[in-house]
Amino acid sequence: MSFAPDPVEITARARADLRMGVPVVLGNALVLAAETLGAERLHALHALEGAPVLVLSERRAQTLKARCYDGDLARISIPEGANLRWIRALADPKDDLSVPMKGPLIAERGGDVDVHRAALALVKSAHLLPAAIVSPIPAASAFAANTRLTYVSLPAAQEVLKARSPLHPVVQARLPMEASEAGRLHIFRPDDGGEEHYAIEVGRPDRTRPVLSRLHSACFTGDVLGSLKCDCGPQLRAALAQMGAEGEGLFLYLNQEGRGIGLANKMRAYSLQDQGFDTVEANHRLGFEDDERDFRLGADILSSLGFSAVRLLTNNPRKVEMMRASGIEVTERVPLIVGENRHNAAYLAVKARKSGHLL
Ligand SMILES: Nc1nc2c(ncn2[C@@H]2O[C@H](COP(=O)(O)OP(=O)(O)OP(=O)(O)O)[C@@H](O)[C@H]2O)c(=O)[nH]1
Ligand SMILES: [Zn+2]
Repeated sequence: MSFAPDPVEITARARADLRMGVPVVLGNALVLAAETLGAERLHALHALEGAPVLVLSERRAQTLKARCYDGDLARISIPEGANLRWIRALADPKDDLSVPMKGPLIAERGGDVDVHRAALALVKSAHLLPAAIVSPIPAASAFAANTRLTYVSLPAAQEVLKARSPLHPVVQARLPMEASEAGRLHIFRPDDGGEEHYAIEVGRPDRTRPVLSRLHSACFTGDVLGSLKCDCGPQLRAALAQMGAEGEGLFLYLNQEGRGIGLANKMRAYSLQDQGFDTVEANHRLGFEDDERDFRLGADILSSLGFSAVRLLTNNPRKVEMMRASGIEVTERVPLIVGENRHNAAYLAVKARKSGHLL
């Protein structure tokens, strides 16, 4: 038995470091998140011997019209003396329209890109802009020990980043709500230091029958603030009301804000929407896919609570597919069409046209 952190815990530390702007050593490279890089560490980076690159997702590279030789990512050479502004302008699309030409951008080609791919996945999993600075360093683990930086071996990071951390029930308690006085809130926590997720049980649904269920993704703006830009708040309340009226149901509140990109990135997407891009285009310009959520964790919570079949309240066929692929039977898709207004009509139309939502 050792007190030393295991690969999952070390990766969680690496994520926290990157969010603070502290570099980590990943395999044979020094890695920093472009979003949190500061001037002093950029200066130190230029003093290193290796040639640093900025790793961007294929989506971001396409927006910047940079060559994408590595399939899902592009490695852009960071010229000697490049300043923070140069790096941030490539990582963050906020000024793309006012400063459209950022080139010439020189993309590297050939060689091994495993460490670059893992670095990008790590930065993304920290809910930062998907842009990582990667600089090869000799004797990497000794360098990490000397500088007291977190060291993650490449195989360990790859393993952890593709796995899903199991969710454990932490606590449950009675929660009378407006929609139903027979409410019970269950908290689930992963092992990897990630977000907790919640299940709200209404009544005491029979585990042997399909349960009326909703997999709701967190939307601070819609659920809490009553934003009119989406339909989340009305969907949340309508789903709970239906469960209350039927006397039973299971409402899963998954902390996958902004379709899995986090609230800060969602606000960046909103700002791009103010520049005229739609919800899908905005995610792409930031370097994300339009939907980065993993609905398998909803299936995990359902199974953990003893449910194997649902009547799913959703307009999103992908959720139905993902439930089925995760071993949950979906006996019925129950439409949840509420909350359209003049601010979100175009957003809902784009989701129907581009993301396959059923209206
Ligand atoms: N990135 C991004 N996320 C958004 C935007 N508007 C809402 N969201 C997030 O989208 C998620 C809600 O997803 P929806 O697509 O509305 O609904 P759904 O959950 O896929 O499908 P339904 O079950 O039919 O509601 C929440 O996590 C919101 O925070 C946006 O413009 N950009
Ligand atoms: Zn919303």
